[in-house]
Amino acid sequence: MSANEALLTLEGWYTYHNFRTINWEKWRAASAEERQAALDELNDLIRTWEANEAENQGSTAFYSILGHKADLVFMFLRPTMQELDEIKTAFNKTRFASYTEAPYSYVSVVELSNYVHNPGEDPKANPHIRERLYPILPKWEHICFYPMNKKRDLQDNWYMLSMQERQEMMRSHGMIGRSYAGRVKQIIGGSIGFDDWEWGVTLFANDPLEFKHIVYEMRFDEVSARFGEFGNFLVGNVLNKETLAKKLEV
Ligand code: VOV
Repeated sequence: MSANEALLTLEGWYTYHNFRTINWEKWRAASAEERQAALDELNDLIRTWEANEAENQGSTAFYSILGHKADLVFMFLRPTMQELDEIKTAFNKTRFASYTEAPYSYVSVVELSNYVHNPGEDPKANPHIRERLYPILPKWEHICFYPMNKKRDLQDNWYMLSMQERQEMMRSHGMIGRSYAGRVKQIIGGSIGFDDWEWGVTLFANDPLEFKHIVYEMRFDEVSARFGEFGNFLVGNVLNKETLAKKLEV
């Protein structure tokens, strides 16, 4: 092992995953007019998110979450933390928010770890890199989110490895990832200093089995097998204004 060399990271848009559970008892008890007013207000907010995305000033997607951990996730990418804070506050002020609880959230910034950069090139001038730092969320059928760390045990401490060792492992990771091109889209949010884990991993796929396959395959790869530590996994199905309204019918 050699002295550690901190890696140059590239950062793009800030990221906020707002997970919500719906208080169905309260929602059902509300009058039809109140529910409609709550939905209209939520749709107004969704239209502002759509306008933001159309102007390429950020991106938003929302999904219905399976299991008991949440019912919905609203995922936002924005240029600044101020905008994420405004979005959070605007959402919390809506009538709809008062029928929900927030069991979980995650804050990070889209990150490229630049293990595979071209020396001499300004990475932010490269359109392929810009596309990955400022991505438009694909709205594929399914989302999978989980936070993760790289281990810091005495025997297996990622941060004590040499740059070359880390580079080799990340190359192998990237090769596996690339074999899922067009089937899995990943957004890696760096969250050191922002949230409780080091990264938030968001995956999109049209077939949910792709999540099971890629995560399983990566478990055999050294960087995940030796160093990966994982938090809760959340999985969901895409929503739009119409399917969200349908989900909220009582
Ligand atoms: C479509 C799948 C896919 C692809 C193509 C892909 C490629 C790449 C490349 C080329 C690179 C390195 C350079 C960069 O671009 O940052 C990374 C980086 C990273 N990845 Fe990845 N990854 C994928 C997918 C993918 C998955 C499924 C996971 C979760 C791991 C698992 O076991 O569950 C993951 C994690 C990460 C992380 C935490 C980092 C940052 C590590 C660090 O130490 O800095 N990733 N990843």
